[in-house]
Amino acid sequence: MIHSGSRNIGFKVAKRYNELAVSLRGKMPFSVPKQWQLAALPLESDAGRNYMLEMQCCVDFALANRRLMMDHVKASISEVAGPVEYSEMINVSHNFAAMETHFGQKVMVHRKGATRAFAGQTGIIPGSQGSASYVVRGKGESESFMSCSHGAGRKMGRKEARRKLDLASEKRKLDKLGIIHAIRSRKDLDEAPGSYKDISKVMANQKDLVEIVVKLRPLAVIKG
Ligand SMILES: Nc1nc2c(ncn2[C@@H]2O[C@H](COP(=O)(O)O)[C@@H](O)[C@H]2O)c(=O)[nH]1
Ligand SMILES: [Mn+2]
Repeated sequence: MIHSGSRNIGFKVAKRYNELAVSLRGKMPFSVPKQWQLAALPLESDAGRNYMLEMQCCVDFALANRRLMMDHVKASISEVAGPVEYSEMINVSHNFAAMETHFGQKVMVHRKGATRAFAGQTGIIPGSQGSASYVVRGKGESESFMSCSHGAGRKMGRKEARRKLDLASEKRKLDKLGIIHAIRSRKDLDEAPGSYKDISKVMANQKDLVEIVVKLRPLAVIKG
């Protein structure tokens, strides 16, 4: 499983257009109460069109990176194990917006920390370095706009994790499970198992959204 996004450029694009939308509040053909924090741009404006194009570039860039990393991993596996046959790559993105039809209407769906779970769609829900990850099949639940969680989700922020988690016990947890891990110093604690929610509870809470196809157990983790 390879987990990598657009390496911050997607965030920068979203931030830039969100700031633009906030600055244009009140000058738009629609109004959203300020406290909802949902500034928007008309899709038929230059800014709206450019946002969608730039966001798609970031999504494509992230996928190209994952494909490249996957090719390197496959080449390394083949070097050791000889020829290996692989099934189709499962690609999952999150933090993106897309035009979709829900409840009979065309709407723009923004998935942040969430991903698509259309009926029959294969997806991946990662846990953490020390817990299971899941290959899933979407159930297309309309109430969730056909979405599921993108992962276990954070129990605490990165800085908080570096401050609060105990380095020795986080390492011990992984060592005990026999997982080759990537936690060396306090700065790595931001992605230690203790900073994420319990994936088994998260999966139990979204039984109506996805069905589990395969439960994956971590053996080794490499952090870039
Ligand atoms: N299997 C692993 N899952 C991981 C790891 N680090 C994080 N995660 C999970 O992914 C989601 C999303 O992460 P994000 O960085 O895109 O927000 C997160 O909620 C965790 O559940 C890992 O090393 N291995
Ligand atoms: Mn991610």
